[in-house]
Amino acid sequence: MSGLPFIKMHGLGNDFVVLDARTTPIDLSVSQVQAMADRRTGAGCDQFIVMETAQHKDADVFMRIRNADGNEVEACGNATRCIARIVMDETGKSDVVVETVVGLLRASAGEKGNVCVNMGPARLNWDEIPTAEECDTLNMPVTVGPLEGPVGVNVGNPHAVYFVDDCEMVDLMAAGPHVETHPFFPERINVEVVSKLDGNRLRMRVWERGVGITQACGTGACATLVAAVRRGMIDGRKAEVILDGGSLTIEWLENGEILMTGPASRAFSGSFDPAVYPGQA
Ligand SMILES: N[C@H](CCC[C@H](N)C(=O)O)C(=O)O
Repeated sequence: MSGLPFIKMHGLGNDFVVLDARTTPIDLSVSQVQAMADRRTGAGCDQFIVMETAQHKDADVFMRIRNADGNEVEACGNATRCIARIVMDETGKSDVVVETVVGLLRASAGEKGNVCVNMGPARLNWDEIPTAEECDTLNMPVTVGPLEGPVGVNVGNPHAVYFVDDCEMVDLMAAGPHVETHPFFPERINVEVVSKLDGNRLRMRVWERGVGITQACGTGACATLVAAVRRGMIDGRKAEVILDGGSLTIEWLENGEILMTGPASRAFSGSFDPAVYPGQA
């Protein structure tokens, strides 16, 4: 297999290697994805995204998502905006549909190059997060260091949202992996630490399942907003979520669906030969 072309993209610094498998199938092993995602041996990325031909008649493209650890996951908000941007640029359409393993995500072109994605419904029951046993997802029994009583939200992927006085002071590198792999979360979990700023502004930092600390997390911002509304921490159902890499506008609609608006940025193009990496497909 000769060089595989890819595009580097990012959403507020949460970065992606994007491959296009709509004409030629691409099958990469876990170790090949890990090597490509590694910032020393490969192009480096948080998630590895493969565009495939849509399976659903109403979708423009299928988006397959793999974390830097090589495992496939259900959702990636920042990448959804990036893939929507690619299809919008290809087709000239301002409204596109991105298909994922957990359903159809509708995206529309916003102002100043932003993209608005309907991320679908927030799932709040213990068995939808999922947790290992029944619990109140508004205050889950998982304490790690100074972090306690997170709110559980599933946005296609699982999130544990901890509210703290000052999220800048949390040693996320120390606590993150212990929450991610806690036995209470059978599918592991993404971890957010959140502080309320003035007005409807929330500051959030994230430890991502299968990756570690990232600059931004779209699904994490969605989970943060839903958790803040459920905890009565903001007025109404819309807020600005401020991440290390910038801010996203999130709104939790009365019908349960979540709108996420933010940028989708191209970085550079390149190519790589998977054959040079271990664990041939
Ligand atoms: N960065 C992504 C989240 C990836 C979540 C992934 N780490 C998982 O295992 O669910 C986002 O913008 O939503």
